[in-house]
Amino acid sequence: AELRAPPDKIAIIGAGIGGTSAAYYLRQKFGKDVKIDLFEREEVGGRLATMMVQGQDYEAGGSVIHPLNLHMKRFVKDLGLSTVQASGGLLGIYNGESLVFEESNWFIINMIKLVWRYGFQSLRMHMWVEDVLDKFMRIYRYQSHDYAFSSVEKLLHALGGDEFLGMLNRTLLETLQKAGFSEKFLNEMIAPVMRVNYGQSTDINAFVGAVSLSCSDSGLWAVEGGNKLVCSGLLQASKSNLISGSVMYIEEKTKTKHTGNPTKMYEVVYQIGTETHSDFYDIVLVATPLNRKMSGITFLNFDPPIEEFHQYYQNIVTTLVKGELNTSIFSPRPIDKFGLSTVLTTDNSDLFINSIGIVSSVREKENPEPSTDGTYVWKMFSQETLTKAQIVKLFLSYDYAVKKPWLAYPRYKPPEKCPSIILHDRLYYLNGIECAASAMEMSAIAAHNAALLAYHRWNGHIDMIDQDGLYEKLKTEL
Ligand SMILES: Cc1cc2nc3c(=O)[nH]c(=O)nc-3n(C[C@H](O)[C@H](O)[C@H](O)COP(=O)(O)OP(=O)(O)OC[C@H]3O[C@@H](n4cnc5c(N)ncnc54)[C@H](O)[C@@H]3O)c2cc1C
Ligand SMILES: CC(C)=CCC/C(C)=C/CC/C(C)=C/CSC[C@H](N)C(=O)O
Repeated sequence: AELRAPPDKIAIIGAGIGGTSAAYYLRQKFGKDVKIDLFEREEVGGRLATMMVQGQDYEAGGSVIHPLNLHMKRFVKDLGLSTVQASGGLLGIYNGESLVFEESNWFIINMIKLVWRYGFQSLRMHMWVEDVLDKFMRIYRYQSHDYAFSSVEKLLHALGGDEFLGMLNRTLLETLQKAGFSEKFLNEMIAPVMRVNYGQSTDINAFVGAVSLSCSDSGLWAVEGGNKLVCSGLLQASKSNLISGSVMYIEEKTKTKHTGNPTKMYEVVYQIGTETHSDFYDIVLVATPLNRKMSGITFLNFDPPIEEFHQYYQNIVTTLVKGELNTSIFSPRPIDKFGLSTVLTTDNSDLFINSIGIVSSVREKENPEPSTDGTYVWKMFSQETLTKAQIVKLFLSYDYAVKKPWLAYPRYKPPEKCPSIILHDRLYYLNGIECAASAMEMSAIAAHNAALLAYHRWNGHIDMIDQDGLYEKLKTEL
């Protein structure tokens, strides 16, 4: 198909994994001559960030990556980064009174324990997640053939039809109840996984529930040196221009270009320190949540006006403590026989944390070495900032604590109606995909999709957008 001259300038707002991967894909599609400006008001990486504890860095936000997250895998390979193993150690589940489940070092013992308490539900749960992931993986084939989708709903529908899209409208709880899972299994096994990953209950939508449960698969990994290295790497590889400023307004205006033609462009007004600046762009991608004005961006004079984004984001606090855990809270066993490195909690535990686990620094290839003095670095997730009294209750002794509050991910409340991807003619929004599920890979998928969408719409290739029957069409193609 014939190509129009590429755009002169593209703006991306937000240098998290969404914005930086968008820069990477836009460069691949539009070529070397387009100027790409990437605006970031805080740190490159966004919700991928580390915190330092006694001279070592630990992941404070997005930390684990699934072995089937192919975009993240590809970035790491293309950027020449290394990976570290991100899971390991024994897990326990605490219900406020006792540990209702404790993993053992022996695979066979775990199997017997699981079957004894829950029958074959654990196996059936893995099969359900595998089925969702199988369909989810179709996105890679569609994107490798350059197909794009104009809405999150159309993207999900292309993966597995009405049934797959319908997962956004049903809670995980009702989906698994209908599939015959017991209350006991849902309370003791499924709910704690939702609490550690999304700080929410099993009332979240079934798709994000499956994404969350996939974190129990083996082979989770992270980037050596910190996951945020992917963002700085993509920024550099895309040869984009980082503008360390805060975008305040976006407005459509008519500009006379160097060709002499009046052209509709977007004016992006931003602040660096106390100074206000502005620039004009052919295409703008917003790669930060717009929910409840979280990003402070105002869309000026759009007709019709840009929609409002109402969904709340969940408060989650990450706390890292170097200290000796007071294991007696969880188990009457002597401290040297405790053996667990992660404790998840059920929804009815009165504990003030969602989870607690030993973490390795971003430089450690394997699990932490056994400690000689009983102290480890522990990561806790909680809804509220932990008080000193609460930390003292959890630890026999500690000598370091750091905290980071997040507006972490959407508060899921099915039925979900996802925000639009196309906000205006050449104005695109990536983070609507978080209403289905928030994860690094989801932002990378949204970024690839938005880059393809912007490219096809720019060139009038409408046959590459929202194609029906893609799965059948591409089944036989390499
Ligand atoms: C505690 C926690 C744990 C998590 N764990 C995992 C995990 O283990 N695995 C996983 O896959 N995912 C995890 N996630 C989710 C994952 O981190 C996010 O889905 C992903 O990082 C979102 O990336 P993003 O680029 O879309 O958004 P963000 O990372 O939020 O990037 C948006 C960027 O835009 C910037 N910005 C906002 N407004 C403006 C403005 N007006 N002007 C300029 N810049 C602006 C922000 O400063 C930010 O840097 C976790 C998230 C949290 C909070
Ligand atoms: C998108 C697909 C198919 C899989 C992604 C699975 C994944 C890695 C989801 C992330 C879920 C999430 C938000 C986890 C937060 S907590 C992570 C970890 N348990 C920790 O302790 O930091």
